[in-house]
Amino acid sequence: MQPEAAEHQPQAATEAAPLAAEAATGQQDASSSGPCPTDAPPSGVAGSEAADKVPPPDPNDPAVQMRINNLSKWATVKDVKHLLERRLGLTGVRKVRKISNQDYAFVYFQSAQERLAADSGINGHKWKGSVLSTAQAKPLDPDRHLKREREGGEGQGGKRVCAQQAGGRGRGGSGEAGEAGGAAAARTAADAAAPLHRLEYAAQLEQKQHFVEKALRRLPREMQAAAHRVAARSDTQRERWRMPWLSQERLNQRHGLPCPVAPVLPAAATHGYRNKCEFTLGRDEDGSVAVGFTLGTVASELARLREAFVAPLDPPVRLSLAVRRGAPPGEYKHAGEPAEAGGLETAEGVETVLGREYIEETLLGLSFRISPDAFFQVNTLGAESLLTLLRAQCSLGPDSVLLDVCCGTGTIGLAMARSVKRVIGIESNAQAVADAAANAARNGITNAEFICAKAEQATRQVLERLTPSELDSLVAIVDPPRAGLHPDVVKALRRCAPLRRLLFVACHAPAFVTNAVSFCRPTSPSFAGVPFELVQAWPIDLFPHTPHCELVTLLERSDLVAEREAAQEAAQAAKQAQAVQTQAAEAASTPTDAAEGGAVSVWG
Ligand SMILES: C[S@@+](CC[C@H](N)C(=O)[O-])C[C@H]1O[C@@H](n2cnc3c(N)ncnc32)[C@H](O)[C@@H]1O
Repeated sequence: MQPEAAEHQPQAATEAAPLAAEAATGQQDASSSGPCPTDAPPSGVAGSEAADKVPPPDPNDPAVQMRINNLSKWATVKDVKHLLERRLGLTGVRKVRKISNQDYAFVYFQSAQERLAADSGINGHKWKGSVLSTAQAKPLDPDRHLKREREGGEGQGGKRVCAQQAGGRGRGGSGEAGEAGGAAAARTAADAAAPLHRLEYAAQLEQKQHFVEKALRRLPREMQAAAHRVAARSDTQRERWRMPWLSQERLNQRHGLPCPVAPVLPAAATHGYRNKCEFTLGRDEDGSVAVGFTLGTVASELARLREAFVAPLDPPVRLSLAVRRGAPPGEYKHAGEPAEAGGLETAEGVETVLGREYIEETLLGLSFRISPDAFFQVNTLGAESLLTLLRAQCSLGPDSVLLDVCCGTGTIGLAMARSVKRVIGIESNAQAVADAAANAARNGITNAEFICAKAEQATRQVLERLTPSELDSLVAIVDPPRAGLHPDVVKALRRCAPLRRLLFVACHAPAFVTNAVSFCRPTSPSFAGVPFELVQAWPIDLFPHTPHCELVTLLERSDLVAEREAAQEAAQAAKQAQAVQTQAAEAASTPTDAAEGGAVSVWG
């Protein structure tokens, strides 16, 4: 709800998604699908600056078009393409149309699905100092567009249309166009909040695997590009960038991937998994106060929310309301379960308007309190899978010191606290830090401390204060927001020589790759310390029906990997030598046919 909190989760699709089951049944507000057409894409698309070889998409088909707002006026088509494909990892970008000196661009996608998936990646992303937003590009021929809607009705099959144009937001719409518009808008809202909901779950997982692997394949390429930039300097530099783990031979063996990637871990629950929803409040076309997500069949709980405290309010234009529910994992029944707490974000901050000031969740037997503004994984069962994986891969022992960077309410550190000597969490959100301390206390954990500070300011100092023996048993887990780690955090962790293993939890694989390049590039004055290598990656699906996928990776110092590989090779060689010796010994002790008195040859 605060700008910072907004960064933490995949936005638009997930934050707007009302417990995926609702999304799939269309119980959502057209407002969540983004603003209505404001501009038509310039005509003559085929001759645009970024023309490529594929035939241009039909400029009248709004399902594949998007307008991106708040771009830098000076950004070029190439810049925008780079942003979409490289930084945001979007697929299916067919064409970008950007007129210089304007702060918007039109993008054409290969398919409606890729266009819908792009919404969540772009909305809220900060680029060159501005927060980007998307809008539906207005079709070139509105009459024709409306006619198609009227004629199409349900048969439009997922094509994205603007509800307002089609006769209201599905509530007040009248006449033929209004009814068709209502159905279309409900479809549109579901598609916007959970763009993959039309796909079988297995196909969703396949898509996520592909997305993660595509992002990871960028790592060797980016390393190569960086190597080229420095290679010009000297032979020594070139030599330093020759990294065995990224050799062509190894990459070929792994189909271009920098490390083994496990199959995406499926979600334990694919419907009704969200524990938090945010709604936009405002006025509808009649001037009445309206809460989002009321389009289509109104969930009774949400209708009550509106009656109880939204209607008496006088929202200026947009307010945001978040409702959260805590539920014991495994006991999610259906998407309409009552919310436990609701917070309304106003100019003065978050005001509790429903239930308690915080909700409670249980993770792996530990109880957590979560304040309205604190981050918590929206999928509680998924969070348990994530913690289980981290626990298994951390190699912690009773002497370990665990550094939990971007710790939120302390979930990761506290889940490991009983297996280690000490947990230190760093988190910038004061409410989350207060929750983390309270969570330690409510679970009787006394070896965890939480520091309220920006990680880029605190990490180095925290590391410098550790004793040599603490440093020797240090393990770090970083779980930054969508944009990734601040470069100063990467540098501080790299510089800390005793830190040899690091687990990285990323909710946006492309941002992780940018950080990984900084962890893995050769030592230099700016990037001190032995480089890390990527050892293994585990994608986890925490957000069914959306294109988002959590990614956990293990990074280890290259000398540690080399030591392990040398040890493995030595063990292998010893095993082979042993096998040869055993064979020789067996051969020596086996009596020959002659010695046995001669065997009868079957050949006579
Ligand atoms: C993806 S969440 C992870 C939270 C926690 N590890 C969990 O699993 O619940 C990222 C967290 O980073 C925090 N954060 C964002 N920017 C930060 C910064 N510069 N320094 C420290 N923490 C930050 C956010 O407030 C948020 O709690």
